[in-house]
Amino acid sequence: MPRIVSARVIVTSPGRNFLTLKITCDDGTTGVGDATLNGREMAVASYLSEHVVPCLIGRDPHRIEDIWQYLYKGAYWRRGPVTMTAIAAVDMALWDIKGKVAGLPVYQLLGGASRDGCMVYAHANGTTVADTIAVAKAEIAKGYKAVRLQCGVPGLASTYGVAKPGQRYEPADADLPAESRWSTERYLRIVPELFAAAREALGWDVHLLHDVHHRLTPIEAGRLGKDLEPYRPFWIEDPTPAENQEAFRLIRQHTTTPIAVGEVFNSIWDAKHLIEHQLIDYIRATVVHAGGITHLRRIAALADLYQVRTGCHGATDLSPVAMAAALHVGLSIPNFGVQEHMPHTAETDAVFPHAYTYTDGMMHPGDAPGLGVEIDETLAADYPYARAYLPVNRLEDGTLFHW
Ligand SMILES: O=C(O)[C@@H](O)[C@H](O)[C@H](O)CO
Ligand SMILES: [Mg+2]
Repeated sequence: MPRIVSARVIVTSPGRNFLTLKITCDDGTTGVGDATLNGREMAVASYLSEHVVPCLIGRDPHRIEDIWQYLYKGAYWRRGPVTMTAIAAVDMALWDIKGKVAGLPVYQLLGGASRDGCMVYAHANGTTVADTIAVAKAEIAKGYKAVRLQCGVPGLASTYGVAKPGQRYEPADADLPAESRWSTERYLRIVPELFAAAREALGWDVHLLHDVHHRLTPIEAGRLGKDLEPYRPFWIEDPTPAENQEAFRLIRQHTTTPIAVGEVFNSIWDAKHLIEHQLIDYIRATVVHAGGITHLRRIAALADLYQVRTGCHGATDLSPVAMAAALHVGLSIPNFGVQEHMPHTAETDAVFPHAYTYTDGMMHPGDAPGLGVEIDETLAADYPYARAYLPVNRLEDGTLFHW
């Protein structure tokens, strides 16, 4: 029986901060798990090293479910992003170890491939409608079958999802939170214009997505969904904050535009009401923030009962370790929908060599045993941690709002 002999938290910042848990067994087998919680990284680092690692030493790494339950129920204080990200990192590393011991890629342990690959969506953003469409065209030329459209809002200095000219979009870029301003009225005018122009320029053979980023009230979201219906969006994401899950019923009463929610969810309990009442179409809960492969599969299984499909978060604040884990889950479950794909920088890809591949709008986790991703610790050490925050958002009168 193999035993866990060590577990270490590795912090590296090849362009942005990533936290990786590396578990080693007495036979030398290692496994990696992503523990990145954008803007709150060191809280997870401390939770893992101070409170989780001591409980792992000496355990049998094959008992994935038992260790999951031990860390979840055993803490007494359940759920929350810090706890569930720490559990996710352990869970991913244990699946990686199990795959390596079995000599199989993790998706084979999860039941095998249910499809040829995972459809992924690209990001297209620009200051103007025309700029955004030009980027979307370039992404479609790379083979993407689905593209998320975000454009600048006239009258606002900066907009969620839109890069500064000439830069990559990376919202966590300040050593204190940057502040942006928001106007719902201006926003609700530009998005239907963006989608009308996009259908005109891009045609109907591409899926078009949009992220509202929690910024509308339910009735405003109903209006946006209705205004976009003629352009058949694949989804609108996070149309309203999801603490009050019943709020989505009002949106549903007004629009048939599909809804995706859940990148900030940590557990099945955050998604249960939305799924059981069929208030959403896609669940965005993510392997790294929702308890790992073990728990994400549970959420997907619940969702499948209600014809809700997955559309997992996959921004660059998830490391290549989480991307690999997401692809193993996505390839194997029956109700996969789409996977977000924001390619990492070359520096990040070099620190995390990986087996997953992108071809023609689809990704595949590869057939290396385990997750198929490693961390180059020597290279990782060249990129020290630097505190970085996500922005905060205020209304034009200064009221603190949802970012
Ligand atoms: O759907 C997305 O990719 C975004 O909502 C990002 O996850 C968010 O900006 C935090 O990185
Ligand atoms: Mg989002």
